[in-house]
Amino acid sequence: MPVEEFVAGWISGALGLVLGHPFDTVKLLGFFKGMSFPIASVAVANSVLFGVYSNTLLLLTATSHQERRAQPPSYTHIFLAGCTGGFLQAYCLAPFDLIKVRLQNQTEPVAQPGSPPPQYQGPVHCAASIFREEGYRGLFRGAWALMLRDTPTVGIYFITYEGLCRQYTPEGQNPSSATVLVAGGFAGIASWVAATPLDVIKSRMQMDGLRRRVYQGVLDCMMSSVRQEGLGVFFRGVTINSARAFPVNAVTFLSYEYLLRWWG
Ligand SMILES: CN(C)C(=N)NCCC[C@H](N)C(=O)O
Repeated sequence: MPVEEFVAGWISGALGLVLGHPFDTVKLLGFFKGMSFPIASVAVANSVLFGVYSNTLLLLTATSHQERRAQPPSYTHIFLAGCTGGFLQAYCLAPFDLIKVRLQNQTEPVAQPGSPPPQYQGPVHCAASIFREEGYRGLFRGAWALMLRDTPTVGIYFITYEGLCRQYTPEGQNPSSATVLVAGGFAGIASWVAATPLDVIKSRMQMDGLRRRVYQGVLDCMMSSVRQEGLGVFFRGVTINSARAFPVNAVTFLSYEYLLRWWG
């Protein structure tokens, strides 16, 4: 199994993450101190995403990354490989994403003199507390919603990227840097617009159970959110998600493509 796509995915995910960090921090008006935890989680998830995508395409079409410009895979294969990458990345990401959401929603990041300490003192403390209070399965709270969010939308991500690259690149050639940046940016936007409804539900499921369980499952969470807040609830955060998605994914795809070209 070729591993360079996993390594390129890790590095490009880390670079994209550095750009996206300020957006992530303001998204929930919470705090997400330090970069080590997000680098460890988002970059690993990106490595799984790109590595699994490329290796699934290799299985489906018997073409390596280098051969794919001369023998482009069909959009059906791209979509299936993207969905596979999205599904497995969601599984690996689930506990890390849960910790991120719990920390972001915590409004008191550091103990003030005289006030009680925050519930979670950092990522490791948060993981240990969830494990203690909610068990192993607690670490996967919201994982179904995360998988439902990521499986189709990562398919959309790669289809948009490939479609735009093919549109603006002469046949058989590698796309230019400008094309990769624009195609990567729009791939990020398209996938995040599609992902936002389930992103809202996922975050609610992840916060559920903190004091008491409110939702019976993903569907119940969707129905009661719509009942209480209307359909607009599904578009909450879509603007900031898209504003973050363009630079993050432009840089992610540019560094991924160039690392693989550089390694031959
Ligand atoms: C849930 N969605 C939209 C995705 N997983 N999209 C593909 C990768 C996105 C990239 N790592 C980012 O953080 O923007």
